[in-house]
Formats: sequence, structure tokens, C-alpha cells
Amino acid sequence: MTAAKRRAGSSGSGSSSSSHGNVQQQQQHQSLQQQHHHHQEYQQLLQHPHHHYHQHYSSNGSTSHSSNIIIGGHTNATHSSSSSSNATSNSNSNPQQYHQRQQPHQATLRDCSVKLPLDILWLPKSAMRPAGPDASPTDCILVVGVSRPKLAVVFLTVMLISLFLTFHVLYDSAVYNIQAAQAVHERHRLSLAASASASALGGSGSSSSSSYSSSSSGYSSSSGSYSSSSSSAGGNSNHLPVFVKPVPSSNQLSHPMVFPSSRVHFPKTSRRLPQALIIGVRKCGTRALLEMLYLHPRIQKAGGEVHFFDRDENYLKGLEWYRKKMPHSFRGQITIEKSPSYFVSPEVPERVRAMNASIKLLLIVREPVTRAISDYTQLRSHAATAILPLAEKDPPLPNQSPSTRESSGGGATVTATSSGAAAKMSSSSQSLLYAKLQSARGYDNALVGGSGAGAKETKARTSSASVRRGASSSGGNGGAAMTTTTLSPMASAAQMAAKSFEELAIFPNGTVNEAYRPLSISMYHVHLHRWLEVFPREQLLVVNGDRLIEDPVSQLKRIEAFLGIEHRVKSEHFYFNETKGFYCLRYDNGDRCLRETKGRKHPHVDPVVVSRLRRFFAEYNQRFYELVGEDLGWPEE
Ligand SMILES: Nc1ncnc2c1ncn2[C@@H]1O[C@H](COP(=O)(O)OS(=O)(=O)O)[C@@H](OP(=O)(O)O)[C@H]1O
Repeated sequence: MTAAKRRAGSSGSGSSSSSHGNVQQQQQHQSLQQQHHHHQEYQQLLQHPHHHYHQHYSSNGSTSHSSNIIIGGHTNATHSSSSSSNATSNSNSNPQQYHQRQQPHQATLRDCSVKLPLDILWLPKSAMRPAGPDASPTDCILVVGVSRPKLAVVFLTVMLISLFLTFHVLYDSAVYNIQAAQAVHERHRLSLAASASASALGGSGSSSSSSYSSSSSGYSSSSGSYSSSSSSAGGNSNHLPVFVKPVPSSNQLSHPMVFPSSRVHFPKTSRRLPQALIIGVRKCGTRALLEMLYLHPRIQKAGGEVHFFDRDENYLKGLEWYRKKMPHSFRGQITIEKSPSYFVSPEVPERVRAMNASIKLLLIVREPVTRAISDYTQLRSHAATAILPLAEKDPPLPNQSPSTRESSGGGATVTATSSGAAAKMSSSSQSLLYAKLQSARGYDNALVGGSGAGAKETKARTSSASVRRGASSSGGNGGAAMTTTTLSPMASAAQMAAKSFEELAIFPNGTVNEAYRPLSISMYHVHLHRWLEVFPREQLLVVNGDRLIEDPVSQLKRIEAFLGIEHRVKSEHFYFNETKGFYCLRYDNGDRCLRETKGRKHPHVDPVVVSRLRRFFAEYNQRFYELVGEDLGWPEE
């Protein structure tokens, strides 16, 4: 290039001395030479970018030689031949000097010698191709190159990955925050609703009444933990978190959330009907199972028991209502709902099939006598909670005679005044209590042995009555003919709280009261039979509730396989809590145990009665084993 320019320079001076009249021709010649010069310079740049860089900048101490970025010089398509020649002969001059040489053209030409950070420089557009007549004098081109392409690729990849991870973390934390906000909002709403209903029911100053409400709506002030009652009914309880969590500060609770929970959801999620159901059995660990499964990233759970299929008032609202009770989920996630009473409600299997014939069913069972005692413990606890506050509060009515209505628990006659508290109740208090009992799920059918009388009016009880019929007709000693006398709810609760398990389970003549609800629910084969008439066996997985208590991971592994999801819930997700006597869950942000109503201390039951009941259940258990095709090894003595 330099030689060409020299030739151009000498040829130019020679022609000026010999042919002064031919100026136009000379200018054209110079222009052609200049284009040639830029073209050569461009080629050189492509072939030896570093060399080019050093040529221009090695004398400038401020420029790093180890830079990976390449660099253009500065020139312009309309340079005069003299300046072109200077630029090439002083190829070591720095950009400033070079720039100074362009001073005469400064006004009309774009300065491309601007020093950018990272040693990125502008190149004149004309350096990329021979400047044509259309070349604009103000065009500059930014050229960035890398001297170590492999390193650059690695660098870029790392950058992209970290960008992706950052996005992912932000995404996750956004979801988490939204869910946390929803939970707090929901609690706040429920606490307001609870206090409102408490004041409506028992007056504003009624501490006893509000303690009932708070237990059913979720806040357990004594334990300082959030504890929704599993037997509370209604839509509100559907969203209650169940694991014991630190109570949010009063500040948090009194803060109204800025957005309504029903509207907040993450993009690309929607509420889907459940693809799997935990259908029961009550008191066998249904809640523990759901919470444990929820550790799996592919599982979404309905917050509470929806009771869609077993309660006509819900079922009649339609599938869309049910769907709206479901959590938001991503495609590919499995939504699970649990309502243990599905198992014992005759109309449920058909209704479930009508929604989704290929739904997966989870049935968790425990040794039947243990389950019955657990059921009794819960019912008694609810009865006590229901009776005492109102009984203490209400003065006895003058001239009110004790209730003389009696109930027969299959032969065991019980006077409803067994608790003095019952007699003290005013009729208004009784109806309030009745309303509470109605809404308390645990009371829907099992207040008293055999008759379940006080709970006959609601639809929920219609199904339980059918279940009782089923249980009674299923065999057994037949000694428990039911008497369906009406027992007031107060009397029922009083009776329940006062009687022992032994009294309720065994008649004085020594026969088993198989119509006693906690016992009839434990006759698993009766209920399962109905399900297997509607669903193929492969669609139902039997989970061993006793093993879930001892070794959750082994049971969860089976369930993951059944649901067709990868094995993700591992032993590191659990720790054994000595105080509670059960496994608790380990989350990234802390450990949580099921609330105190799960894992209650059972009353002592006479071992003779336990043996008697085990013998009674042995036959039923065999039938159950046959149905499921597995021997669960429950004791027969
Ligand atoms: N990890 C863990 N923590 C606490 N409790 C556990 C756990 N795993 C299973 N269980 C057992 O679950 C029993 C309650 O069963 P459910 O959740 O099905 O009860 S309910 O029907 O929903 O009321 C509950 O019954 P009780 O012991 O009688 O309270 C527990 O025995």
C-alpha cells in the first residue's frame, strides 16, 4: 500500500510540473488512488488486526496491548491524497496525531477517532469497502473483534447461564413471595371473619366463644401456632395452611394485603381440576400424606378439604366452582385434593368418575382399631371444645327440666343429661351450638355411638346414614340394631364428651357396637367395594398409614411411582421430632410439624377391649386384603 501511495505521490508531482492544464484528470486519478489505498488498508486490517492495532496505538501508552477487542483507526473516504500519504508513511503515529492531520476536513467529516471504553474504536465505513460515490463522509462503523474466540465463547456462555439462573431465582422468589402474601392475606381475612362470627354468635366479650371460633378458623393463641381445625367446614377452611408455623406478628395480620388473593397468580398457571384425590380414610394420616407429597415440585394441593363430591350443596354448584377451589398450577403439575369423607360417602365414586374417569385415587389406611380410637379422640375433643365455653357462659333457664331425650347406642341407653353442662344451656345457646356442630365436619355423623342422631338433618348426614346401613348389612354380629331417636346436639356433645371409648364401642352385653361411627368407618372393605365397582383396581393405590408414620420416604416413593412423577421426596426432607413423636417436614426456609391436632395423645383403652375389637375386625380385614390384593398384617388379637 505504501509503495502504491509513493507511486501515486511521485506520479502526482511529475504530472503537475508537466501538464498544468489537466487538473481535472489529476483529481480523478488521486481519487482512484485514494480508494485503492483504503481498500488495501481494509484488507490489511482483516488479515492482521493486531498488527493494525499496534500500528495505530502502540505509541499511545494508555492503550493496553493485551486487549481482546479490536479497534479501528480513523480515516475518511474524502481524504486528500497528501493526508493519505502522511497517514500511511507515519503508520506508528497515534490517533491524536492522526486526528490532527485531518483538521482541514474537521468541519465536514465525522470524527471516527473517538476513543471508546474497552478499546472499541470507530472505523470509517470506507475502510470496509472501496468508497463509492454514495459513501457518506459522516459514516463510521464500529468493529469489535476477539483475539481468543474460544475464551470469548466460554465467557459468553457463562454470562448467559448466569443470566438464566438469575432470572430463575427471581422467578422463584416472586412465586414464593406471592404465595406467602396470599397466605398472610388469607389468614387476615379468616381472622376477621372468625372474630366477626364470634361476636355474632357469642357477643364481643365472649372469650370462650371466640376461642371456639379461633380454633375452627385457624389461630391457636395458646400454642402460638396456626392451627386450622381439620373438622371445620366451609369454604374458608379450604385455604388454611395446616403445618404449624410461627404466628405472624399482629402487625402483619392487621396489614391488609395490597392485592386480593383470588386474583394473584403467576403467568402460565391456571386452576385445574384435580388429577389425583386422597379419598380417605379419615384419621389415617390424610393430611400428613398431602403435605408430604406437596414437597414434590410436581404436586400442587388444594389448601383445605373441599367436600365437593360428598356434599350436595357443593356438588350442585358444579365443576367450575370446584375448579376455582383448586390452586394455580403449571402444566405438568398434578393437583391433589383430599377430603377423607369421600371414602365413606356412597354417591362419591360415581361423581368422581363423571368428572374424570382416569383420575388417580390414593387411599391411606391404618390398623382399624387404632384408627377408631384416633377418631374417638378427635370427636371427644371437639365435643369438649363445643360444650364447655357455652355451658360456662349461659346461666341455667328457670324451670327448665333436664333433657329427658335419650339415645340408644344400639342398646346402650344414655341420658342426655350426663353432663351437667347440657342442662344449663339456654335454647338459644343450644341452637348456636347446633349451628357450630353442623359446621364442624367431625360432627357430621359421629357424635354418638350407633345413632348419630343429632346430626341427621343435613345432607352430609344422609350419606353417613347410608354408610351405616352399609356397615350394618355387611355382616358382623348384628347385635347393634340402631335406634334413631332424636338427640339434641347439646346432649350429643355432652354424651360424647362424657363417655369412654370402651362404653361407646362395646355394648354392655359384650357385643361390638358396629354401628358406632368410628368403628363402621374402619370396616374398609365395605366402602372400598363401592369404589372398585366404579374404578379399576390399578387406578387406586393403598398407602399404609402406619408405615407412613414410621418411614414416610418408603411410602412416598411408591406414591411417586404411582403418580408417574420422578422420585424427589427424600429422607433429607424429614426429621424426627422427639417432642411430637412424629416426623416433621424440612423446608428450605425452616422445619414444620403438623399442627397439634395431628398426633394427639390417645386415651388409655382397656387392652381387653382392644383385643375384642381386633378379633372383630379380623374378618373384615381379610376381606379388605382380598380386595386390594395385599396383606397389611394387622394384628388379630
Ligand atoms: N408426620 C405426622 N405428624 C402428625 N400426625 C401424623 C403424621 N403422620 C401421620 N399422622 C397421623 O395422622 C393422623 C390424622 O389423620 P388425618 O390427617 O387423616 O386426620 S383427618 O381425618 O384429616 O382429621 C394422626 O392421628 P392421631 O395420632 O390420632 O392424632 C396421626 O397419627
